[in-house]
Amino acid sequence: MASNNPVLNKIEELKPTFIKRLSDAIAIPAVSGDESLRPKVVEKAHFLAKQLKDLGFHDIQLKDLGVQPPPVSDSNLKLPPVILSRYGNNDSKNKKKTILIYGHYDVQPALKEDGWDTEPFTFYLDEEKQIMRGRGVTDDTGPLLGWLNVVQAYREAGKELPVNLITCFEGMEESGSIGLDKLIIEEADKYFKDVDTVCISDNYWLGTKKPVLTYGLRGCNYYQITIKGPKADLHSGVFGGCVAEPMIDLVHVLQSLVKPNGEIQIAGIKEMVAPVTETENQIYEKIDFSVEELNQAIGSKTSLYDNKRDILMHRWRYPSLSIHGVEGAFYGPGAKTVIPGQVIGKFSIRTVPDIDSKKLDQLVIDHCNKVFAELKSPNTFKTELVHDGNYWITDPFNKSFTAAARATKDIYGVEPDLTREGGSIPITLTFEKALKTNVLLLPMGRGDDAAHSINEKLDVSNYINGMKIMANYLLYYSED
Ligand SMILES: C[C@H](N)C(=O)N[C@@H](Cc1c[nH]cn1)C(=O)O
Ligand SMILES: [Zn+2]
Ligand SMILES: [Zn+2]
Repeated sequence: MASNNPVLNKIEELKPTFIKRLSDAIAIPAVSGDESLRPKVVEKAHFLAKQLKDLGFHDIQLKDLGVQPPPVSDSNLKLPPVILSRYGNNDSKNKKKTILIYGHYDVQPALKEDGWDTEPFTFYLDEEKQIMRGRGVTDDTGPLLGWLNVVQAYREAGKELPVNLITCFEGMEESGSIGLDKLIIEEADKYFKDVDTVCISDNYWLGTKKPVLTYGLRGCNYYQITIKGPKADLHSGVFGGCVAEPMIDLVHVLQSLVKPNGEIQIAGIKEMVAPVTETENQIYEKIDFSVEELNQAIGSKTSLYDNKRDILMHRWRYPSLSIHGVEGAFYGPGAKTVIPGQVIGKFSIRTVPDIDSKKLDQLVIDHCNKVFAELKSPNTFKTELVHDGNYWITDPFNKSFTAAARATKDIYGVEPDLTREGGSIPITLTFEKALKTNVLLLPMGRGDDAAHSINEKLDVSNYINGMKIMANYLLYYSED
């Protein structure tokens, strides 16, 4: 009886050890998008490999993915390794199912001056509120370590793990999972040959109270526009008015992409979006979510929609275009009178069924070239794809989802909502296709965890209960 699973008590007992493990991992600033921090990403891979070894995982391999392809400043920059390892083995007497656990150990950039209350790479535990803070606690270091902790709990409870595990932990997810597709395809009939299913814990509940299981993701195509003019930044008093300013060109192109109401202005994208079906129309009402919960999570009342249905549809099943930032532009405090000589504007499009990724790239590049040509600017202009990752959608009633729903009900006492996710995990579809299996998304954190934002957090209760769900999920999946 899994609700009496002694491993659950062991998880409670080992809470201080599990919090310490997370604290140690958070201290390594493994920011994949910052080339200067690449050694730290590699350091975190070694940290995890050691933890895996100490916990009895074997056949641990740090897979080299070679050099990072352009656009990149350092053309010799090596990609961080993918960590493959096994727990348990299939011999003739021991025919257990095998679950591949995917997670990522890299994190988004974070600086204290972005507005964090504490140093982002110094783990902070709010003892009173029982909330842990630090870059990566919820995305995705906490959930990734959850699996290691569960193995430790099984071992220390004297219980055999009911399944075999294979880990695939990458260090480039926040930068488009570059290089991982190829590795998965290569290893499909080798390291991954016995995999029965894939489980990913790398997204969040929709709100703050109700657990969810996730059966869909949006994709993400990330672009950059580079505009070059003067060979260095200039004094705007001396040169303003007589030079073509890259930043002015960029603002024109960026504003042409999307309206303030979120409507994408690039011709041809809307037409690729799958129409809403009657079955789909009915799912939104049943989901436990409110406009107030959205406002709470964003910390303001600036939602574009005032009802649950529209919010969910625009988060899950419609594309969105976000403008992320401008490299080379002045952004510090004060009033610097400068004309930036070169600027790089960054934006991405979250993709949904049935957007064709390659067709989208062409539409984006054609649109940007056309708008820039209309400016008749003497500056140089280039739009390029930085990375892409496909959307994904699956059947939420297969064996893996059923096992996870049972495990969730054991711990939280309610059936989880079945949700889609507005974010992206680029590798999900590759696992499904290359390993010819299904993928379950089993989120640990809450919708207000502030992943990618300041003061990223994970409630201690979500960390602990998330591991209890994992522990029972392994058991239920093994029984089926
Ligand atoms: C949902 C997941 N935890 C996540 O944050 N994914 C990132 C992946 C990504 C895609 N391009 C860059 N990063 C996301 O959705 O932004
Ligand atoms: Zn992320
Ligand atoms: Zn993530």
